[in-house]
Amino acid sequence: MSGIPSPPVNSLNGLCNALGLISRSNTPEALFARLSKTLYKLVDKQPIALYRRSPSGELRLTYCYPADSGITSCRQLLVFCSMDELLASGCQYYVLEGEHGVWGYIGHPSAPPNEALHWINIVVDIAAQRLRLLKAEHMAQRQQGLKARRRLLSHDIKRLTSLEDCLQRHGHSWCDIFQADGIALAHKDKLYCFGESPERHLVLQQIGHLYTQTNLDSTLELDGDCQGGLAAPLSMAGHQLGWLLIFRRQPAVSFTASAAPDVPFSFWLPVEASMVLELADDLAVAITALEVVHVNRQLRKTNQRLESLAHSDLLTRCWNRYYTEHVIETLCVSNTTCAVSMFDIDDFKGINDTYGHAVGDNILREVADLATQTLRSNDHLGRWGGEEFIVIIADATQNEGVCIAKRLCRYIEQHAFSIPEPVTISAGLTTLQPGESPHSLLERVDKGMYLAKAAGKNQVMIC
Ligand SMILES: Nc1nc2c(ncn2[C@@H]2O[C@H](COP(=O)(O)OP(=O)(O)OP(=O)(O)O)[C@@H](O)[C@H]2O)c(=O)[nH]1
Repeated sequence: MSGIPSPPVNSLNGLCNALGLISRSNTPEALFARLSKTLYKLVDKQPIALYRRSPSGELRLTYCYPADSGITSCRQLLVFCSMDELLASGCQYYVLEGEHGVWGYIGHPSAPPNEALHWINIVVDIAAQRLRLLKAEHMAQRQQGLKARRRLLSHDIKRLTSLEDCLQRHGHSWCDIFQADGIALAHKDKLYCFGESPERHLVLQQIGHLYTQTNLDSTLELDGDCQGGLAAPLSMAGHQLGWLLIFRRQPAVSFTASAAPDVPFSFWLPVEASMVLELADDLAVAITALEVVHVNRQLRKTNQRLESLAHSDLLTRCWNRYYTEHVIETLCVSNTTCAVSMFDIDDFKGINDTYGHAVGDNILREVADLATQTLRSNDHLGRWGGEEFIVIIADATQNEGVCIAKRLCRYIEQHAFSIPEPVTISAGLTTLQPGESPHSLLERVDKGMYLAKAAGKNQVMIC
C-alpha cells in the first residue's frame, strides 16, 4: 500500500468491510445508509447529507446521517437552493455519477482530513457503481414485468369491451411497472383516466396541444400543470389514434432524474420512455381491435334489424304475409304436427267508417298484441292482409287448437278497446294434414273463417 495513505479512522479491515457492505446493498436506501455511515467515520463524524435536484431546479436534501444529527443545527448543510450555492458554501461534496449524468451529491460541512480524501473517492465510486447496478437490475425487473403485462393484454384483447375496461383491468399493474400515479388514454374525443392524474380539463388542454404534434415516433414530457406526465402517441399504420399519458407526481426518488445543473430536469429515464412507447404500440393494436369489434357489432345489429324488417308487418309488428307464407311452406314440407287458424276482425269496415282509419289502425295493433299475449311462446301470429291474421299453433292437435282459438275469441271480445262496442273476431281452425300443400291448407282454413262469419261471427269453426 505504498503511496496510499492509511485510512484515518478504524482499521483497513473496517474500511474493507464497509466497502463490502456497500457493494452488497440491495436497495438504494440501504446503500445510502452504509455510504453515509462510512463517510461519517472517514470525516471525523461530520454530518453527511445527500442532495438531489428537484423538478424546480433546487437541490433538495434527500438523506442525512445521523438521522438525528446536527444537520438541522448545521445550517450550512440546509441552505442550498442551487448548485451555485452548494459550490459557494465551502461544503465538501462528492458527485455520485449515474448512467445518464450526475445522480446526486453527497457531502459534509468542512474539509475532510487529508489522508481520508483518497478513501472517500474510492467509497463514493464504489457506491455509484453499486447504484448503477441496482438501477439496471431494477429496470430489468420492470421490463420483465412490462413484457408479462403486454402478453396479458394481447391475450385479453378479444375480451375487452372498451378502453375503460382495458384501463380497469391493467391500469394498476401499469402504474406499478412505471412507478406512476395515474394513466390517461385519449381516443377520439374521449378521455379515460385511471389512478391519480392532473385535473381533467388540464389533461384535455395538454392533449389539444399534443394533437398538433407530427412526430408519432417518440414520447414527450409534459410541463406546466401536467409536469411529470409522459405522453406517447397511439398510432397505427401512420394514423394517429390518440395518446397514452402516464403521470408521476414526483420523480421516482431512488433511480430517476438527472441532477446535473446543465441538463434539463427529467421525470423519466430514456429506457422508461421506450417502455411507454412499447405499451402505446400494444394499446394502438387493442384500440384497432375494439374498433373492429364495434363495427362488427353495428353490422350485426343492422343485419338483425333488416332481417326483422323483412319479416315483420310494420303496423302490428307480427310476421308479415311474406314470412308467414314462407313458414307455412316449411311446415308443409317438414310434415310438422300443428294447427292453423285464420281469423278476421268482424265488421271492421264499420269501425273504420265510424271512428276513422287511425282508430282502426290502433285496434289492429291491439288485436295483434292481445293475440300474441294469448298464444304460447312457440306459437306464432302473422298478418295475412287487411284485418285478417293467421295463427300457427305448434305441436297442437285439433282439440288443443280449438281451445286456443276459442280462448283468443273470448279474450278479444272481453277486452276494453278505445271504442264503446266490443270488438270480435271470427276464426277458422284446421290441422295440417300429412303431405298437404300450403294452398290446400290455406284454402280450408279460409273456408272455416267464412263459415264462422256466416254462422253469426265471434266464433271458431273447425274445417
Ligand atoms: N284502419 C285500417 N283499415 C284497414 C286496413 N286494412 C284493411 N282495412 C279495412 O278493413 C275493412 C275490411 O272490410 P270488409 O272486408 O268489408 O269486412 P268487414 O267490415 O270486417 O266485415 P266482415 O268481414 O263481414 O266482418 C275495409 O274497410 C278496409 O279498408 C288497415 O291497415 N288499417
